[in-house]
Amino acid sequence: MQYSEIMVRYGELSTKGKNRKGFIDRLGSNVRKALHEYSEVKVQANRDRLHVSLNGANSDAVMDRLKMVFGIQNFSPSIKVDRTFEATAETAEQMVREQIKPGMTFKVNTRRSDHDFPIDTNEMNTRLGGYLLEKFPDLKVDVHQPDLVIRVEIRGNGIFLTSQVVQGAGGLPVGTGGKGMLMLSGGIDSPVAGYLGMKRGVSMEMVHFFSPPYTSQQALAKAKELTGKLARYSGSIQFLQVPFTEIQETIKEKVPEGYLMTVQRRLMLRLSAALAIQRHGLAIFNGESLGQVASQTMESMLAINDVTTLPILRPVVSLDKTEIIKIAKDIDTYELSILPFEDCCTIFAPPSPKTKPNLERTRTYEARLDIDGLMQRALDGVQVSEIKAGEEFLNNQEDVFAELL
Ligand SMILES: Nc1ncnc2c1ncn2[C@@H]1O[C@H](COP(=O)(O)OP(=O)(O)OP(=O)(O)O)[C@@H](O)[C@H]1O
Repeated sequence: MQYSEIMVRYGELSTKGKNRKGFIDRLGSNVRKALHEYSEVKVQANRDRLHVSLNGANSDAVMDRLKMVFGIQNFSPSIKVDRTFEATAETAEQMVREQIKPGMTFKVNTRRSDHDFPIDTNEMNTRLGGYLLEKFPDLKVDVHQPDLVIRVEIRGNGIFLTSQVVQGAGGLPVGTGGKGMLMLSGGIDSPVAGYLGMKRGVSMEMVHFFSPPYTSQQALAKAKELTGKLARYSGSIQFLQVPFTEIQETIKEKVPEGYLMTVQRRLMLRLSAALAIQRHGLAIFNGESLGQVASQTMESMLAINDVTTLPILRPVVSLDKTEIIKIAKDIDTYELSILPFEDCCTIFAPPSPKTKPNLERTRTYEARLDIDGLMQRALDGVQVSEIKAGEEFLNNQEDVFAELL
């Protein structure tokens, strides 16, 4: 069917009291961003619903984009008809014809926002229901659990008909929760953590540590490509690449092996916190899940968190690996994450890191380093780029393959 608009229903937004207007305006602008390629599409964010007028744009393509916008509970593709019973009946008949199956039950559900329209809600339900029963003798009415609901909305500018409700991404509009810095590795967990943070309205910037020549250009490209995947949920994302080679080499030289990883993580966190403060971020997000690997014990978190008072949020902290993988597959980051390019942490990982590092000892070992100098040089080398939704960075398959050999 050629739909005329997509009617979007808000989720949690409706409970936001005084902030509601700000949330709705933000959702409107996020939807416009997500649909920017469709210049014919018009978006109107009202108090109770958001309307996307298609003006001829392909409804399936537009709906695919809408599915990725947080703050939308569900939406329905609708057809606008003239404000007459005949026009409504004709389109409803066509809708049923396209979907009817043997033994199907249905009901008509009318909403009338224009009270001047001569047919009221009940009358429209019964008249249209009767008309459809006449046209399709196999059809039965079930008002409680119908297989098909024909929704009729009578508005001042036309009558809108819809029979589908498509699930949205839920959550809150990106940008309503302030800015967060996501520590993004090339692994499975941190992109999922980023997705979950964005789902709660956080506008996320990526912080990625890389250590050339120990880590390759492909490893960096992989982190950027993961960012492109996440940017589909927000339009675009700032990617901050932080040179980490000097820090890792220095730590390896000066810190006992059991504490390499803890001190390394403290430096990562110090740098992420410094960047958050520079760029007005309110919190740091990472992909740690309790008990998963050596660095992810509570003792380890205690020894690492010590370097900042900024909140450190861990959206996947209590998820099992299988649960994290399921989300990674759903958001299409999994296949990229499992490409085996070395991360800077794996390369400098000692064979047996302390799973329960001691805080005082950690501080003592770290004091052997020129923290200020190392931090300053790393911060001076930070490169910021804006990554757009779906942007790709890994070279063609042959190059990727050659490097893996
Ligand atoms: N190179 C990196 N750049 C930025 N952040 C990193 C990097 N390496 C690790 N991190 C952060 O530290 C967290 C823990 O890393 P670790 O390698 O211990 O765990 P992981 O479970 O393998 O996580 P992931 O799957 O996200 O790599 C990561 O989730 C990420 O937030």
